[in-house]
Amino acid sequence: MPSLEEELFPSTPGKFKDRNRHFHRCFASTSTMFLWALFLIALTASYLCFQSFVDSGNRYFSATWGGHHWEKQVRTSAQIRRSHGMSVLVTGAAGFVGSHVSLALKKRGDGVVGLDNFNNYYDPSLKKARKNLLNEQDIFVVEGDINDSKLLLKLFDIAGFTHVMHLAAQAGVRYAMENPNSYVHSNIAGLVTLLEACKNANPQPAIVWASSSSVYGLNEKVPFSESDRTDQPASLYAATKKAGEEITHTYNHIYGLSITGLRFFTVYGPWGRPDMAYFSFTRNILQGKPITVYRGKNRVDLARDFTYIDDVVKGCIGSLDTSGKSTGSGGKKRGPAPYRIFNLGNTSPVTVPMMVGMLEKHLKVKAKKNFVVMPGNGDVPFTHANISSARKEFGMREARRK
Ligand SMILES: O=C(O)[C@H]1O[C@H](OP(=O)(O)OP(=O)(O)OC[C@H]2O[C@@H](n3ccc(=O)[nH]c3=O)[C@H](O)[C@@H]2O)[C@H](O)[C@@H](O)[C@@H]1O
Repeated sequence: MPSLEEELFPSTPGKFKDRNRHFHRCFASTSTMFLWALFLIALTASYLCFQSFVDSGNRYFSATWGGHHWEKQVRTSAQIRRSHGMSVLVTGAAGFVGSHVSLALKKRGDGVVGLDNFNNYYDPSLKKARKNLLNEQDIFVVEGDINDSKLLLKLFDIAGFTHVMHLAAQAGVRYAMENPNSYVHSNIAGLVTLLEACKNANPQPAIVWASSSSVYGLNEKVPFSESDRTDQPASLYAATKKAGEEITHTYNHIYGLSITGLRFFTVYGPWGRPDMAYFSFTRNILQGKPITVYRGKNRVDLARDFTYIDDVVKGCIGSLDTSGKSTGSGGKKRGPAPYRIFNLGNTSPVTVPMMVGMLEKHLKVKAKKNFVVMPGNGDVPFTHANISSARKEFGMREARRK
């Protein structure tokens, strides 16, 4: 059998005619192959385009909402099942705090509809697992983004929420250096889109939302009180949360929306966020990998007012219960409405090495610690909450040691 080379480049002149025929056939099959290749490339390109559209859609706008069945699920989930109960839209419901608050509200008979974009800041399968927990308790979680104004309009139309517990946010202090725009997208643009929907709703809901202890930034006066200065943020994350406080104030002032901002202090507990230190340290310790422990200037240990999730849930629900009403409707203010800010902390800071010590004790494994000077990546040396306002307003408890 002649080789391909022989076929293409025949050694005897007598085969030239043949060669042309072969060449022709060969050209025909090459051009077919070329066309097939082009087709496949086009197919792959359109698949990739579609995938990236789906991905960005999943991240920002989900097209999966709408329809009769979907509306029925929203309506049923929003139904209040106790007297004087509330109907709450919980944004970030598949998140750490959001899932706990949703379950607590549902348990006491309030109507709850969740909203979450299931983005991939950390493993979305954890968010899906939290969503399944909520589904088991008949809480419907809408897959969508707070920047999707049409979706919000639809949700308010169907459910007429009395309250919004706004916990959807781009969290994490240090990640802001990697992906600054995600903070603007969720914590600023998303917040404004949500507030627009709330202000236009009739009746307007009362809003409780998650600010952060990070707004105290480089403040050195301890413990941190709500009246302390918050104009020296140390990270873009903190700056977007501080911006959120100013933005919500504007909506309260112009449109009569009842607003409560909660400054959470490093919340921990079951179903927590894998990006947080207690979680990633645990994983590394169990896998025998080293952990990096930051230190301040002069080898001073960093400290956080770590706050247990149940206390934060109580603070969220206490805030919803005492929020007072928004006074406006359909975008018009009818009178002044409450504007409040509370610290939700433990009032008992723990140093990071102490936290590591507790993990070692409970895991019964010694951590491989690398101490490094705190990089200038948005961290602050310590946090310490004064929660007397929250205690007075809704009985927030102090110094819970776990
Ligand atoms: O209270 C808050 O406002 C913030 O609390 C946490 O932020 P952070 O306190 O930085 O929590 P972690 O990331 O869990 O860090 C806890 C401590 O461990 C330290 N750390 C973190 C990571 C690491 O590799 N090594 C290390 O020593 C940090 O410097 C910090 O002192 C949350 O991640 C923020 O979303 C939240 O808003």
